Amino acid sequence: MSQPIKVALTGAAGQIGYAMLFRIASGGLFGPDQPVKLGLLEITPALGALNGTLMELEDCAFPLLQGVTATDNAEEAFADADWVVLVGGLPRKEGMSRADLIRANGPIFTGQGKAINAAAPKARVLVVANPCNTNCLIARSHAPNVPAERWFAMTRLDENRAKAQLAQKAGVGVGDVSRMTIWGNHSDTQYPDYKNALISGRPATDVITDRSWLSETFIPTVAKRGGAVIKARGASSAASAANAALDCVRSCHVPTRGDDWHSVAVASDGNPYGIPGGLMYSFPVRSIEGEVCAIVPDLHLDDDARSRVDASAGELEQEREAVKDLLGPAL
Ligand SMILES: NC(=O)c1ccc[n+]([C@@H]2O[C@H](COP(=O)([O-])OP(=O)(O)OC[C@H]3O[C@@H](n4cnc5c(N)ncnc54)[C@H](O)[C@@H]3O)[C@@H](O)[C@H]2O)c1
Ligand SMILES: O=C(O)C[C@H](O)C(=O)O
Repeated sequence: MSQPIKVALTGAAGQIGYAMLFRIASGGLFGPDQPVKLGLLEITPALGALNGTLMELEDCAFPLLQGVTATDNAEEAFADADWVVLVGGLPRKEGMSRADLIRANGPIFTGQGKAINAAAPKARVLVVANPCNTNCLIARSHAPNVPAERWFAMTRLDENRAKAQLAQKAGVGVGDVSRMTIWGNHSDTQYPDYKNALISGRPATDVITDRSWLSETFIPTVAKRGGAVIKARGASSAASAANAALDCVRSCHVPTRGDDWHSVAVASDGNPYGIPGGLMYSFPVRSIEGEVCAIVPDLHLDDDARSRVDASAGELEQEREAVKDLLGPAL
């Protein structure tokens, strides 16, 4: 058997944490032959609840689970992790935007960035807690030992939502939708790019010819889906978010097959789409050998797409400005 992969997870006693842990431990992330270890971080008052989750993990007798650390000490939880998934933080309530969480959740990521820097400089990091792009920026800015290409913020839930909407409209299975890009921020300004997507190998716009549905129903449905789930459920998405986090880590970890791509926010260096350097911006990426996620170049963006792509970058610049007092020296 191969060496275990260690996944550290914050907010482990929360609703997303609960929906993720058992899937990681059962082989649902890295496959049925790959042992795993878990490092679980919670705030001190939630350690009791986390202990209950640990009891349940134990009671599952997962053969692949080769060790669990549960703690309120970030460096202990992150020590030598291969992946750190930062989920811990407040979710928004109905009527709030994700950016409204910035001053409540942002400060969490200064300390966690420093802890990753000290305890897990070789880790790759996925930020889920909202506003995830800017929280990721904050954490990254405090971790000079962790190269920019090892940081990710999650827009995979948006990608999955977009695929589901297109598949439903086209009357095909979700597996028939490929090349689905989410550009920008995990917020209402994101741009789910149906113009570069394929359905059964054909341009999505050849299969779905109802242009007004694409621009006036599809885009806002995907972008505002998180709010719609909160309204319906009374709590923010959890199982679908956990599922997307697993999809995202797997897609970054395993080289991309064929000519497909996936979406995740990565650190922009200004290339190849002119997005301001430093922002954590969601792009189409392909994972290649050597743990690199490369941005897919040369996608056509018409004027409408370009203005949406730029608007989301503008919003991320504003978020960066709003947390400038929380940013560390590593940017
Ligand atoms: N990016 C996305 O697509 C996406 C999707 C869904 C939810 N989210 C976000 O994920 C976050 C978690 O959502 P949830 O539904 O699991 O919330 P939750 O309230 O159920 O759980 C959050 C957990 O985080 C813990 N926590 C708080 N501060 C912490 C810290 N400093 N260190 C470690 N743990 C800490 C809390 O004790 C709690 O157990 C929210 O910010 C939510 O908005 C993002
Ligand atoms: O919308 C939220 O606040 C939760 C999450 O980001 C989502 O997209 O479901």
